[in-house]
Amino acid sequence: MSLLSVEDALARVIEKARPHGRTERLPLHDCLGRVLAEDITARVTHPAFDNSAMDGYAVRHEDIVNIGAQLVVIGQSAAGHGFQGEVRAGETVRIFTGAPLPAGADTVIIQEDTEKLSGGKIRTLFAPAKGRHIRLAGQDFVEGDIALAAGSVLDAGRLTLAASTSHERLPVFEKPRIAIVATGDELLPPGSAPGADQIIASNTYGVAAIVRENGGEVLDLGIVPDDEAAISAAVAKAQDAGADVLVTLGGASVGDHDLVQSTLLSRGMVLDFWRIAMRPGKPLMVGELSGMTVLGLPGNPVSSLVCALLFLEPLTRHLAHLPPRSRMTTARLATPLPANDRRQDYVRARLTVESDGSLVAHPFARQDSSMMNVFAQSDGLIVRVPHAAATSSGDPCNVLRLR
Ligand SMILES: Nc1nc2c(c(=O)[nH]1)N[C@H]1C(S)=C(S)[C@@H](COP(=O)(O)OP(=O)(O)OC[C@H]3O[C@@H](n4cnc5c(N)ncnc54)[C@H](O)[C@@H]3O)O[C@H]1N2
Ligand code: MOO
Repeated sequence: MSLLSVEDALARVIEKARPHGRTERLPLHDCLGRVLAEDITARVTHPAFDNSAMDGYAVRHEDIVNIGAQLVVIGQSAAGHGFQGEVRAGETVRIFTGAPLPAGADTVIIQEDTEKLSGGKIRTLFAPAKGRHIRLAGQDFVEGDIALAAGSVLDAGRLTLAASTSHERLPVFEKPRIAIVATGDELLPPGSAPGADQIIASNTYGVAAIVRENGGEVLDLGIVPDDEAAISAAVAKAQDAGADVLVTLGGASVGDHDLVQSTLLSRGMVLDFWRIAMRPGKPLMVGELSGMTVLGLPGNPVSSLVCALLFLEPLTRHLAHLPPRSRMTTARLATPLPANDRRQDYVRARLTVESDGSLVAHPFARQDSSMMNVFAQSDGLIVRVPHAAATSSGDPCNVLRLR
């Protein structure tokens, strides 16, 4: 049987999943990492008035062309407290950064370039060019300008701009809702004391982290036993909550207790594919149930995390209207690797940095997909295409960065 390749599988997942159009208006503090759903138009002009970029004196340029000019200080203009009069020949106004430029003045001379004289006068020690240290009204943006376009991902700079255009809330896309359910009679939540044939369910936490890192909202449906009715009830909960994606963990393989797929099919899921040419993660299952994408991840923790990185991360970003993220880089192998079989291999590895900045990948000797400790120590996954030839140490390799 020829298995679907990772690339083809991902293309199918993305192609079928349509990003929702739900939007919400959120306070600025809650908008970090979110995607603008509409263009944002400036509600004010910035700067709203000509003002000084420095602490100094507002002058008429024609008065200070000659170094050593003497001017009478007739008042001051501070930020929030402008000077009401006008600067006339031989006069100046003490001015501070951000303060409105008084009428009549066209230049600011910084205070370090002046000397205070008695009798409320100053003398200039330098002759700045006309217009120096003045920020002109509207030089940043003008009321009515499109300040941010729909589709912009909101980061520090864009949030600051949005605030300065006087928007207190922004229209953003809602986060896609990703429901996660762990299946297995052997599973107990972290904090429990497992009996002889029980284990701690861990996958949910890593998979949820990948969802959250990529702009999704997690709906944790907990643990359900290997029982059709229980699995069916969890699926119904995901549907009732309006989940965009249902992620099932475990029960994806061929064992007698692997009931996830049959239960979903009996609820009307249309199966797209099951099993792909990758290791770990071969039993990956993808389908659709009434507009909800179903991603059935294998139970082995490393398999579920690798599948989540390869499929759930791009899917979540797609549904969140976020641009794709590339984790790929190149390195040189620290140790030889044998020829690969027909499954694309994701080899857990530590990464070190050489003095020239290049990366060296050190594959772990043990690659069992149940070993979370090895995965947690890994900085990357060496990606080996199907049927890759044996490689020697020093050979280049492609690496999917984990951190
Ligand atoms: N005859 C075959 N057996 C298996 C095949 C196969 O092709 N033929 N595939 C193997 C591969 S590869 C994988 S991966 C696993 C995946 O199987 P399932 O998705 O059915 O996973 P389970 O059997 O439910 O669990 C596997 C393993 O992981 C533990 N587990 C399950 N859920 C969690 C959880 N939430 N947190 C932590 N650990 C979990 C579970 O106890 C098992 O040890 O199948 C192979 N078998
Ligand atoms: O494909 Mo499984 O995920 O090797 O353990």
